[in-house]
Amino acid sequence: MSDLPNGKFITLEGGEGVGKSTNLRFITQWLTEQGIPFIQTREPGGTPLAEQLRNLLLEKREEGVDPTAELLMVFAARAQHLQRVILPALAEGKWVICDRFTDATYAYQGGGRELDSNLIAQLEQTVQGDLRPDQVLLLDVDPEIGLQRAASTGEADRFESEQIHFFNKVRAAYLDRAHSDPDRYAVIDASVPLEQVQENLAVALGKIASAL
Ligand SMILES: Nc1ncnc2c1ncn2[C@@H]1O[C@H](COP(=O)(O)OP(=O)(O)OP(=O)(O)O)[C@@H](O)[C@H]1O
Ligand SMILES: Cc1cn([C@H]2C[C@H](O)[C@@H](COP(=O)(O)O)O2)c(=O)[nH]c1=O
Repeated sequence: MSDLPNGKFITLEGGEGVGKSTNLRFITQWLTEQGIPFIQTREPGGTPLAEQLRNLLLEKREEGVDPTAELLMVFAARAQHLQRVILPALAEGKWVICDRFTDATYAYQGGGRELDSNLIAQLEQTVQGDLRPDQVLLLDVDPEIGLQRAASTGEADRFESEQIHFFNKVRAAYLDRAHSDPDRYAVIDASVPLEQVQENLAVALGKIASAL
């Protein structure tokens, strides 16, 4: 966790089409209304180099991508993003709202690709030291519903083109992590109408803000 005075590291997680982009707009509006200084960023990405790595990761390619190569690319992007963007913002006392972080690695590369979670934990410690999100907002919905929603927003990328079995494993890995540390994870049911999702998000954000 960040042990900085006011900066909070908040991540938004979930499978495909859970509504991250839609709800990020709600979260940033909420923070603006509360007068809380923040930055919004995303993974993979968040710096020019990390965005290039994101494009490489999301592009469909004929040769396929070795899961360990995928894992290392995700952490290469993360190292750059942390040093250039996340840590400086936290040091300035800002809230960092990050669209995905290392929970996505445990879910996609650990759950989906079935890579050893000890290897992920080693890379996490090497790249992040003791930094972990203060709060993870996990949007949860059955992947059947999420994929239908995602299909309405454009062409499928390399991850979105996986089979349903992959996304069921991703969801299970996210929920396992959330259940193992309930104070740090807020699981938000994203199957309900948007207004209800956002009411629940506002409650979770209010709790974080009141803990300052
Ligand atoms: N609770 C909800 N109920 C019904 N539709 C929703 C809900 N939340 C989001 N949607 C719709 O689902 C679609 C996908 O949402 P959104 O783009 O926010 O998902 P996402 O998880 O951010 O996906 P991506 O990362 O690909 O942008 C959009 O059309 C959005 O309006
Ligand atoms: C951080 C991170 C991301 N991914 C995957 C998960 C998604 O399919 C894409 C990012 O696209 P989105 O716009 O956020 O949906 O990248 C991953 O596999 N591992 C990670 O650590």
